[in-house]
Amino acid sequence: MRPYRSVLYIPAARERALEKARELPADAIIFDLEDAVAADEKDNARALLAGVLATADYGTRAKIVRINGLDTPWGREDAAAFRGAKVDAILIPKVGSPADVDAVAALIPDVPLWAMMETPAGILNAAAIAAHPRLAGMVMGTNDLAKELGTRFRPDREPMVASLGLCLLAARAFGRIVIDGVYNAFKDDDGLRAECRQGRDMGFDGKTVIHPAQIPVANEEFAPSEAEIELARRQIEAFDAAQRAGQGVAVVDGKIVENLHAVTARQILSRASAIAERAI
Ligand SMILES: CC(C)(COP(=O)(O)OP(=O)(O)OC[C@H]1O[C@@H](n2cnc3c(N)ncnc32)[C@H](O)[C@@H]1OP(=O)(O)O)[C@@H](O)C(=O)NCCC(=O)NCCSC(=O)C[C@H](O)C(=O)O
Ligand SMILES: [Mg+2]
Repeated sequence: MRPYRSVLYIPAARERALEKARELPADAIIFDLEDAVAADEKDNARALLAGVLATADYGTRAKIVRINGLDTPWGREDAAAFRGAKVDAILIPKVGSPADVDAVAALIPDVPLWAMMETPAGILNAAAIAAHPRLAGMVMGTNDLAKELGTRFRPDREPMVASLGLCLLAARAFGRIVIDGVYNAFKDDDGLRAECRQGRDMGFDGKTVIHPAQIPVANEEFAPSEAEIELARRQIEAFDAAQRAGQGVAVVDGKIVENLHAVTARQILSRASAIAERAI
């Protein structure tokens, strides 16, 4: 189980940021060739990134390259440049249907694919996209989605909740990783923390972030807390003891613990140990 608490976007044209990310505590990095790179920088950014990824060591951080769409002047060259690259995934922007995944899959046969969920059609087709056999992960693109829907920013994200929920359902139905969207106000830690908590409580695996200062908040909020770990241990102990006594239900802190709760508790402990290993 690999942690994806914090997934950092880096504009691929920013050499200093590419270098700095090697020391940052992000669980994963999205090397962005798409919206964070200006049109006249696209070719330079692609060449710079290909060189960096061939030589630089990003440790245990998952390496994900966001290419441009195949309907842009740069998408096919991006796909050709990263076909066979030693990266963990290729992220396809603005996926509207499984056909968009098919098109990239045909050009890149050997790397897991992830989908940006950020268009109304993509959200409506979320289950079919998640079901694609080459798909491993989904990332919410809440900026593009807000633009397409005409949604206003609200701290509670109420207008966005239906789209977030549909993608989460789709990802979980097919066992895919699913990461929440970015929080644009990168100096507002309290706002970020509130949004992380909302995404975590919904069930997202982590949050995409745009600035190094956002990483510790996402890491903290998407990790099981000490109290959750301690409760999980006690639930497993109580449930195992109940089973040994021939019973299917235990009670911990006045609440029932059945097999399904014990499964969740074991998942919490697995996540905690994956995070602990990641920190080494
Ligand atoms: C937002 C930024 C433009 C701010 O950059 P800057 O002014 O350089 O910030 P700082 O001076 O505070 O930077 C301090 C140091 O940190 C490094 N840095 C900054 N950002 C990053 C980063 N993303 N990764 C790694 N390192 C970073 C600086 O180089 C400084 O280092 P040092 O020299 O040692 O002091 C900038 O943060 C930025 O460009 N962020 C990424 C923006 C981005 O990727 N946007 C696209 C994705 S968001 C999106 O649209 C998702 C989706 O598609 C949707 O639709 O929602
Ligand atoms: Mg976008």
